[in-house]
Amino acid sequence: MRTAYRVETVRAAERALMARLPAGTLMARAAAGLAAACAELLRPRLYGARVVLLVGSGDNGGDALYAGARLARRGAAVTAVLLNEERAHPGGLAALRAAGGRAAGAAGAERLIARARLVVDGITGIGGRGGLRQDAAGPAAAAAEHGVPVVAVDLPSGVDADTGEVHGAAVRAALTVTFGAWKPGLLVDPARALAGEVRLVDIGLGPELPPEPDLVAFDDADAAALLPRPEAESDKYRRGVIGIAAGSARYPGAAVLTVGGALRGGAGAVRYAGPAGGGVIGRYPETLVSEGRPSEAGRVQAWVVGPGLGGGPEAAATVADVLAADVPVLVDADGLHSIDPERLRARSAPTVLTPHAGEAAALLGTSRDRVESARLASVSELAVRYGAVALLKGSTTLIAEPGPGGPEGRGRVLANTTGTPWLATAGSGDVLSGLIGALLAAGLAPLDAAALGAHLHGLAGRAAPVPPMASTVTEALPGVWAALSPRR
Ligand SMILES: NC(=O)C1=CN([C@@H]2O[C@H](COP(=O)(O)OP(=O)(O)OC[C@H]3O[C@@H](n4cnc5c(N)ncnc54)[C@H](O)[C@@H]3O)[C@@H](O)[C@H]2O)[C@@H](O)CC1
Ligand SMILES: [K+]
Repeated sequence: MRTAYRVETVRAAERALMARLPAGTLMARAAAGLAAACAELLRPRLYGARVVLLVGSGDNGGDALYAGARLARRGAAVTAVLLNEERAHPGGLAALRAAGGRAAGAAGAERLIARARLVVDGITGIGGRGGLRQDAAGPAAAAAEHGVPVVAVDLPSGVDADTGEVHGAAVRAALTVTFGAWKPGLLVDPARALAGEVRLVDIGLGPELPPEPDLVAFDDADAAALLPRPEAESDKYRRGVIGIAAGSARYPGAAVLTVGGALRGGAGAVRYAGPAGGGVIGRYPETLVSEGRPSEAGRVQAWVVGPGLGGGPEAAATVADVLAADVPVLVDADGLHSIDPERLRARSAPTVLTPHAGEAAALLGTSRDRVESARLASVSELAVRYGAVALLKGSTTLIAEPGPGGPEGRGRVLANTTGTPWLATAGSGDVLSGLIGALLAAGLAPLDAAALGAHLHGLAGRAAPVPPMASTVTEALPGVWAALSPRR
């Protein structure tokens, strides 16, 4: 599990740790980890390799300078571009010079960068505010222009560490070496996309960090631990019976895809209620289909409502009928057009909403751009306003629960990083809904079901033959499941 902490928490932990250690210890640890990562990138010829350090006026620049000194001692040709010559970290600068490195002003930065094999971004770390200032934006752009790989120190400069928002120019890194703990911004787009690969360097901060992180991302082991496993005495109800109200005369395929996601999500049985039963049976004869209202379909332990439902009063009536059931309900796609926050908050069983950015914007009464640029705030706001677990789809999917426990009285938030842009294909969201629905029916807590579903769906999107389509993503699920949890 990757656990991320906001800047104020990281700073408090650093203060507590620093108080027990000789001065400079943490920066030395950070610089050692950073230099090792740079040396690895420069393999097999570190000796003579031209490295440019972009050095801002804080400790982030200090990390870059001390790491540069280590690389210079091993024979690299290191030049520090000092963006603010008076305020560059004095100890770091002296160490670089003593190791044979050079320092230059910002004027010649582009020429140096054009000839470099590696640029180290030590402009700002957790002390950065807003996008890069103009003096820093130029050298950052030069690295991109000349195709020189950038290693970001702690964070790509210009991104917001706490939110992943990017307000202005920012560095695009191939690798980010972050210290002590992940920062939320490294898991949330648009910042995540600028961070490249992220490596965490242990500087001993762990024992000082609080038990509740601000943002969490599952690894495969976390997903594997949550996978439902049938017991010897399991029957279909113990494994979970899921009801699906999806599809319409106009969009029959959504019903088939949602049912497929549910079956491949391990449901004990799937009940389908709606007008597309014929197509569903044709593809998945194991489904129990009926044409009446969902409430007449028989006993289920969770519902999925919405994919391909179409609009209008009939769709709204179907959503209302499902929401009246006293079991967990996942609302997706067309189902999201007719939900009311008051009604959802009044439900006694949990609700899960799975919008993409456009649908989330409509639910929040804002613009799609605003949702995409402030994903963390948007997903938390959805969860709180609707009293539901909210899953905001995207290149990094975010999942938030309502209620106390997190920052500002909000609930826990999870980021899913297994996704791929290939999953942006028609019907892919229907498969995700069915999959999460099956996990809800199996009895997983809504936040876990949504996070596990997103994790599996992302892995399946990667495992499906390229180019994937919704049905091949569905068929990749068993392989993904088996890889996480070999059958007993
Ligand atoms: N506190 C600690 O114990 C440790 C801190 N470390 C490093 O120290 C960093 C934090 O250092 P600081 O608190 O000095 O802050 P930073 O170095 O992150 O940034 C602050 C400086 O950047 C300037 N700045 C702010 N926004 C800017 C912008 N948009 N464009 C250009 N310049 C801008 C400010 O004027 C200030 O001088 C961490 O990210 C990490 O790299 C590491 O050495 C590990 C230990
Ligand atoms: K940086």
